[in-house]
Amino acid sequence: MLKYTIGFIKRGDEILLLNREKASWMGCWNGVGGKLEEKESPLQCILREAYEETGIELSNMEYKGTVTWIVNGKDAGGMYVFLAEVPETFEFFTPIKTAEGILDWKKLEWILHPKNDGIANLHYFLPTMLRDQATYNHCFVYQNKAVVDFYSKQEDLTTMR
Ligand SMILES: Nc1nc2c([nH]c(=O)n2[C@H]2C[C@H](O)[C@@H](COP(=O)(O)OP(=O)(O)OP(=O)(O)O)O2)c(=O)[nH]1
Repeated sequence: MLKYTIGFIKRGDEILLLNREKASWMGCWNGVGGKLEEKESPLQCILREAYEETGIELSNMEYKGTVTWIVNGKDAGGMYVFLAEVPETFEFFTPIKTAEGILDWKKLEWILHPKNDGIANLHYFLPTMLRDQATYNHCFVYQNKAVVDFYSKQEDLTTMR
C-alpha cells in the first residue's frame, strides 16, 4: 500500500493546482492530495483531501495509476493518482488563499512547459495520464534531488484482482 494520493481536477484546458505553504513544497505547484489515513481507501483519501483543500465535493475521481520513487537506490514509496473532469461551466473562482496555500487554475500549456521549474514533476506523467484511458505505474529514479531516470508501464490489472 502506498502512502499518498494526488488528484487533478481538470476544467477544459486548465487544472486546479495548489501551491502549498509548507517549507518542503514552497513555490511549487502540485495537484491536491495527501496522506492516506488508517483504513481509508485511496479513493476515499483523494475525495477527502480534495474537499479539505478546495471545498469542492466530488462524488468520484477516476483512478489513473501510481507514481513511485526510488531514491538513491531505495524504494521511497509513492502515490495513487486520480483525475476528475468538471464541465467548462464549473464555477470556481481563483486565485484563492487557503490555510494550505494558494489554489489556482493553471493552463496545461503552462503546466507542461519544459522551462517551468515552479511545478512538481508533473510533465513526466501528466500527458500520458490525460491522453490514455489505461492506468499506468510511473517510476522516478532519483539521485539525491535529481531525476536520473523515469519509466512508465501500463498497469496489469489482472494481478490486482
Ligand atoms: N508531483 C509530485 N507529488 C508528490 C511528490 N511527493 C509527494 O509527496 N507528492 C504529493 C503527494 C501529496 O498529494 C502531496 C503531499 O502533500 P502533504 O505532504 O502536504 O500531505 P499531507 O498534507 O497529507 O501530509 P501531512 O500534512 O499529514 O504530513 O504531494 C512528488 O515527488 N511529485
